[in-house]
Amino acid sequence: MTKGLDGQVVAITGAASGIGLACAKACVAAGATVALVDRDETAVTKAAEGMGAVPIVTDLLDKGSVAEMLPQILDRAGGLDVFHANAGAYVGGDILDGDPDQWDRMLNLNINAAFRSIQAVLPHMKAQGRGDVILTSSVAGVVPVVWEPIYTASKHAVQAFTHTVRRQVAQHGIRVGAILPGPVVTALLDDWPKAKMEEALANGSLMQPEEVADCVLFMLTRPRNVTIRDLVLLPNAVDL
Ligand SMILES: NC(=O)c1ccc[n+]([C@@H]2O[C@H](COP(=O)([O-])OP(=O)(O)OC[C@H]3O[C@@H](n4cnc5c(N)ncnc54)[C@H](O)[C@@H]3O)[C@@H](O)[C@H]2O)c1
Ligand SMILES: OC[C@@H](O)[C@@H](O)[C@@H](O)CO
Repeated sequence: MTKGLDGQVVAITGAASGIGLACAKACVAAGATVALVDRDETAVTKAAEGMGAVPIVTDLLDKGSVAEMLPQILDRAGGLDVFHANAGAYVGGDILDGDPDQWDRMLNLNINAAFRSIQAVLPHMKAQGRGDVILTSSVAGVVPVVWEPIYTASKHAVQAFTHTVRRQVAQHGIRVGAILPGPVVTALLDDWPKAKMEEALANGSLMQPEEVADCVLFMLTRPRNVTIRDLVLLPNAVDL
């Protein structure tokens, strides 16, 4: 029986944990060869071993490391059809209490590193006349979430990039789309404001990473003439 991603090579950043890890498992189950890209060498090696995937140790905040990412994927996974720019960090809270240096680190990862890593893989996709780029955005990319202004700004930037770059590269057979989840149970929410977490746990407004992975699989398995540009998924109970 053929599976949805048979014969395809998928690389996912931030794949040692949370949403990236769930997407990696889903892609392996769908028949893909998967490269797990992460800076956490121990975690990415263990995760890759567990699912028969290829670990690629990359620090997305290090230009030299990003430059080595594509050659390693091509060499060790045998190609690249899908690049999922998923790695990201979270800083919430009141602007008056914020630490601008912490914002800089998050903005560099959520925005600059995502853009840089995607630019690094596009020439390969252009040359083969086909490819898929998925960005993990957030509902905060389309809703101004008042308890997380800087994170919201970072994901609005991701949305702007998705919509513009999609139109630049569609002519090369490359699809670009964003997945925009609401709250998902991962390590990232350790940094959520405490009151928000207590409220979410009380009213059940959290999703599982596997529910996000299902949606990414849906995006990747549409006919080639169809792009899911934005897919927003929310727990029913979240008030956003
Ligand atoms: N958890 C949520 O509620 C939620 C909701 C919407 C969107 N998102 C987005 O989903 C994405 C993944 O988040 P998650 O919730 O799975 O978080 P997570 O903390 O579980 O996973 C993040 C992964 O990124 C890796 N990473 C961090 N910095 C890196 C770097 N410099 N280079 C390479 N890898 C690095 C970490 O090692 C980790 O494996 C992020 O872009 C986040 O903004 C999360
Ligand atoms: O806080 C609401 C959402 O922005 C949040 O759960 C999620 O986007 C964090 O990544």
